[in-house]
Amino acid sequence: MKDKQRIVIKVGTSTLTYENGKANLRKVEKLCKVISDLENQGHEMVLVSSGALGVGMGKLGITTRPTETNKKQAIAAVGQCELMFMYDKFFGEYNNVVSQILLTKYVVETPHKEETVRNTFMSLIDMGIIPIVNENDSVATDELEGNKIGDNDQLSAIVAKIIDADKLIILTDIDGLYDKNPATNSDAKKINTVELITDEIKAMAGGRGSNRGTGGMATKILAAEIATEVGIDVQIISGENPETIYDVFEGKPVGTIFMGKEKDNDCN
Ligand SMILES: Nc1ncnc2c1ncn2[C@@H]1O[C@H](COP(=O)(O)OP(=O)(O)O)[C@@H](O)[C@H]1O
Ligand SMILES: N[C@@H](CCC(=O)OP(=O)(O)O)C(=O)O
Repeated sequence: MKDKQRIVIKVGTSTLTYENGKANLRKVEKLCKVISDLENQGHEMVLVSSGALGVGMGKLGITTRPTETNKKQAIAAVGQCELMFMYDKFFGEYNNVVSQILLTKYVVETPHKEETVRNTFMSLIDMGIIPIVNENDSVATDELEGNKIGDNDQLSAIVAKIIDADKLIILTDIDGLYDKNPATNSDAKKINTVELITDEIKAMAGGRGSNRGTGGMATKILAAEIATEVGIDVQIISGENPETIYDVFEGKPVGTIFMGKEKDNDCN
């Protein structure tokens, strides 16, 4: 394992909020402390954070997730400010500077767009600033409309690919991929390692586990497919205790590890 690693961490709404939709400040603070500590160790950390809609609902006292996309967009616009306010405050307490990058999947539409975004990321990383990414919900509606494309799981894999990350860690409300959805199957068994994402693996994934999450395991497997294809390992772990991220750095077999394919060194 390299001494200095470039790591993308994706955290879902289910980890960042309580069931009543309010921000879980204890968890957010712990997450910021762990990421700051790893940045201080010399690693290059990037955070992809969901939660704009969830935190916005909490802030506005809205308890039922609206069905209209434009309403969800408006609430997410409120929540995104709140989310960045929290991150700025908590990372600031550990002397780390953060930045906000709002993207859509269309960032990889042309090599020019991709390069522009890569340059922004690399300048921030070189300056020791932690980029915090979310889908730009005001312009991209795929995620809020609940489609399986355009969600933050896949966006995190796209980011990992663009910046040539060493690893993508996905934090969620369950400790990895099970052979069936544990929310509805009490006999579901955890899969520790996935060497190849087959149709059988894809069939294991069900939808979201709470009314706060979006894509469930299905979008996490699609994300793993994007990243492993270009040689990036993906590890899905529980966000319950953000210190589990240290276990990943120590090479411990926590969660489910999706092995990145061998990088193709053929320049032809
Ligand atoms: N095969 C599976 N293994 C594990 N979790 C699964 C599986 N199928 C569906 N899920 C559900 O996926 C949920 C996590 O996804 P999601 O609710 O979208 O969370 P997040 O907000 O972290 O993205 C879990 O709570 C679980 O109920
Ligand atoms: N981009 C939106 C939706 C993200 C979302 O709910 O996704 P996730 O919690 O990762 O399943 C937001 O920040 O609320």
